[in-house]
Amino acid sequence: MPPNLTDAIVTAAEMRQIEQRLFDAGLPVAALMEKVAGRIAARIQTLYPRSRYPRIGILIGPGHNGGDALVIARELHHSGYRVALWQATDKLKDLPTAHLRYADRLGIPIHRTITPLQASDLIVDGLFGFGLERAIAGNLADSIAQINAWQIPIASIDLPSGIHTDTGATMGIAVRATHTLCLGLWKRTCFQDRALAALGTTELIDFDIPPADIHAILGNPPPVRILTNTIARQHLPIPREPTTHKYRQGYLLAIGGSQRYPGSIHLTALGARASGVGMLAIATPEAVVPGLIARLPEALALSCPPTNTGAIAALPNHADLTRTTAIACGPGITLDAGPLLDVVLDLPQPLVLDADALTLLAQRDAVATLQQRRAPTVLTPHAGEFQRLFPKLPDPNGDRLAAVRAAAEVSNAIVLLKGARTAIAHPNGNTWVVPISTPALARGGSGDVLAGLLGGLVAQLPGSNLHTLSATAATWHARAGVIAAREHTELGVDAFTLTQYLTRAAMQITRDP
Ligand SMILES: NC(=O)C1=CN([C@@H]2O[C@H](COP(=O)(O)OP(=O)(O)OC[C@H]3O[C@@H](n4cnc5c(N)ncnc54)[C@H](O)[C@@H]3O)[C@@H](O)[C@H]2O)[C@@H](O)CC1
Ligand SMILES: [K+]
Repeated sequence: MPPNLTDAIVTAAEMRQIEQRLFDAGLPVAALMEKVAGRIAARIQTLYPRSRYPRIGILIGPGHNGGDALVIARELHHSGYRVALWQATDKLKDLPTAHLRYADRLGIPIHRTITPLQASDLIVDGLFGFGLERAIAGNLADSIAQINAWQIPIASIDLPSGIHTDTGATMGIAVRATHTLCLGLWKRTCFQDRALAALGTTELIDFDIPPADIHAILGNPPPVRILTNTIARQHLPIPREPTTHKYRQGYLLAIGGSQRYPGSIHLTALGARASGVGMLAIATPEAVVPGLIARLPEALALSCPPTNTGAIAALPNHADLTRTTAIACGPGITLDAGPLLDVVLDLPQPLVLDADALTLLAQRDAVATLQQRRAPTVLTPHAGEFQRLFPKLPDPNGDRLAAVRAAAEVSNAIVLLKGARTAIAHPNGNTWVVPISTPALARGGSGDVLAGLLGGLVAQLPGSNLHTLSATAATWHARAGVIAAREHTELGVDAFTLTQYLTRAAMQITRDP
């Protein structure tokens, strides 16, 4: 499949429509099931070789997820695995009914209680796929609880049974998979934070959907997509023009810090430094300047008059911002910097707002304020900041993709909702999802680094697609976290350490497929 289609993320309804086009065009449903399940069976044999996983327990649901499972059961049986089935319900659709009859004929044991499957080396979960339509209850729910308690590896077909295909919600109870083999196109749930624990490792099993059918339903390019390395690479400001000079490589003004939080702006500045930005000016209270310059001798300090609490009272009178190509504002400014935010919102440059700037923005009518801005704005909230900014929108801890898209739409800003799967929405609905992260980044200061990195990137490429640049910065930051965690464990990635891995992460983005 062309790369931009393995990046597409679909809802259950979209997947149904895409598949319906294939059936309408003449592909028999049974043929597709055979093909898809054959690919899953092959993958299971690679992931779980018979020598180490001789006994496979397979959970059979009433629909085509169960049908897939039965084809897999047959193929694994023929390959020499010892297969046992649990038929979860009486009423099966036609295809699974036929496959079940044939499994019986082959002598594959079909159980109506779950207990015999406890003697399995692997469970294959074919209870429900994208057809789950209500909460799982009763005996079925009890059985899933039991299976989850067994501590046997579980491979889920399409998605873990019990997880909502779009929102990531647990519908009563859900199978806790070790490995999810998502079929055809990525389902939204694979990028919803609340589903991650149930999904385990995720992997896409391609089944050759013609691109035209995907485009017909999703449009081209699809509106919700994974940000891949290939796209990120195109949005790094390298290679540079051989004859460039510092003012052609962007001029970032980073505004942050206070007497109470002097360190945050250091981290933002180090993030900006790693972006390669040509010129970096830092506006911070005068008391913070000496320490900052000791760490970043290349930075231009705009020493700001302080409020009586040590926050930035105003930008210095002499500050000449005409060469500035982007602004990042927020880390450590405290809630005493309200008047500063008013000034910043009026500036004509692209603006990244983070941390306290977001909380300050939430204290006024955030949506109305953002809509008045003439230059583009990127907001980088975590879930708490998001809720403060957009109290009337969907919960950012729930269906995050819906929440972030709604926020971008109402505010006319690019909204980057941080999380295990950071999502970045454009007001037009287009949304990037960053498919990687590490819990190592759940740590004070790592957001300050992102604000600087993103600001520095935007400053260098002011004419380029701000939405994709924002997602590129988020990917870059996440990759640095992943590399750092590999070397220092998840405990060793303090925000300063993180900044020391940004350059390696950039190298990885330029090099990896
Ligand atoms: N559409 C297709 O032709 C293809 C689908 N495939 C598989 O088919 C799956 C979708 O198949 P289906 O649409 O049959 O849906 P499912 O297999 O997800 O299950 C739907 C069935 O479950 C019942 N059900 C829903 N919620 C329930 C609940 N809470 N408790 C008890 N029963 C409940 C429904 O009444 C229906 O009978 C995909 O996830 C994938 O695994 C693949 O074979 C590829 C081709
Ligand atoms: K499943």
